[in-house]
Amino acid sequence: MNRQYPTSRLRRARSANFARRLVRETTLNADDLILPVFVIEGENRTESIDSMPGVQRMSIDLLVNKAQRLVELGIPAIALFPVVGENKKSLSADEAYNPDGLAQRAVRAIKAATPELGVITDVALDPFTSHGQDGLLNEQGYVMNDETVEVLVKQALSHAEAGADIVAPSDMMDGRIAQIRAGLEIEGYVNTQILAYSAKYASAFYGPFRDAVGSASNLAGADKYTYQMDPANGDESLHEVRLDIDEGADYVMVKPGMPYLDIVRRVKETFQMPTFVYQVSGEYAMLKAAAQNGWLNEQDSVLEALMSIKRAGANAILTYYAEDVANWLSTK
Ligand SMILES: NCc1[nH]cc(CCC(=O)O)c1CC(=O)O
Ligand SMILES: [Mg+2]
Repeated sequence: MNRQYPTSRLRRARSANFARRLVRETTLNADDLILPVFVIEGENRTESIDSMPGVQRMSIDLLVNKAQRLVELGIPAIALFPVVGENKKSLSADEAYNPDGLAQRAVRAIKAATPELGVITDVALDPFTSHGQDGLLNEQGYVMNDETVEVLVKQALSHAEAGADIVAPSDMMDGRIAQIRAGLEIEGYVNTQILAYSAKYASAFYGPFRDAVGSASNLAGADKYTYQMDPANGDESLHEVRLDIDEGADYVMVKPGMPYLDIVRRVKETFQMPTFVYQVSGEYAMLKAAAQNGWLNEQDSVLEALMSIKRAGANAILTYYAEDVANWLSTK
């Protein structure tokens, strides 16, 4: 027998916990996490979401308490998604830029109570349109680009005025980053950051989110294929990201997460930009359902999924598991 067989033993570095820790290439910690939250009107109110067990819509006062806990856990930022009643929805989505709207009030309350927590707002019209699309429709039912962008700019400015640290356009209209950036500069919000949902795919994994914000019933089976990306496309994501960087985005995003890790890797390698990834509602629902059935170990599989997103190139991850993960990591 050849005494040098095998030439290399990669198992040596796996043979003890200390060695595994020394060679570990990727780490996950609370600094990587952003918690998306659903906000509702009222006081001391929560509502559960059938397709997202463990996630609750909550009123602003409860959200402020939650923000305090996130700061204690070391989570850097929160992403707000307002859920308003049908009476606030219209064809023109005017409620989107109401200076005293739900999102704007939530931003003010959180920044007043926990100024150190980064607040990210969603810039898109779907919570406020009666049809659930992210933009304004023409007579043929097509989402109009430039008319929508005008409203998005007003919405983003109302968020900045309320004190949002980061505005995050999730609408996929063309040219909106440039217009929002110009609006912010003109109004003097030179340090308001833009997180561009640059490569946002027309994904079936957004289903539970649409239940959470109530846009599923308004959409009534309609799709978003004329503005969100075709899941079949990869090169196109680089084109989308390049435009958003050129237009003034501070951070770019790939969404969803786990089915799109090839895109995350390509975007990171091509642009070396801060790249955020959204582990979306459907990814949460899959993991949660399997865990609730006893089919997956929840903590291990969630940590593995998030670690994989980071390994692919993510700098930060929006995840409904953020608070759980920070708790798990702090007791590990
Ligand atoms: N502007 C809409 C928006 N913003 C975030 C999500 C999905 C997030 C998730 O599934 O967790 C969606 C859904 C959609 O495009 O229909
Ligand atoms: Mg684009």
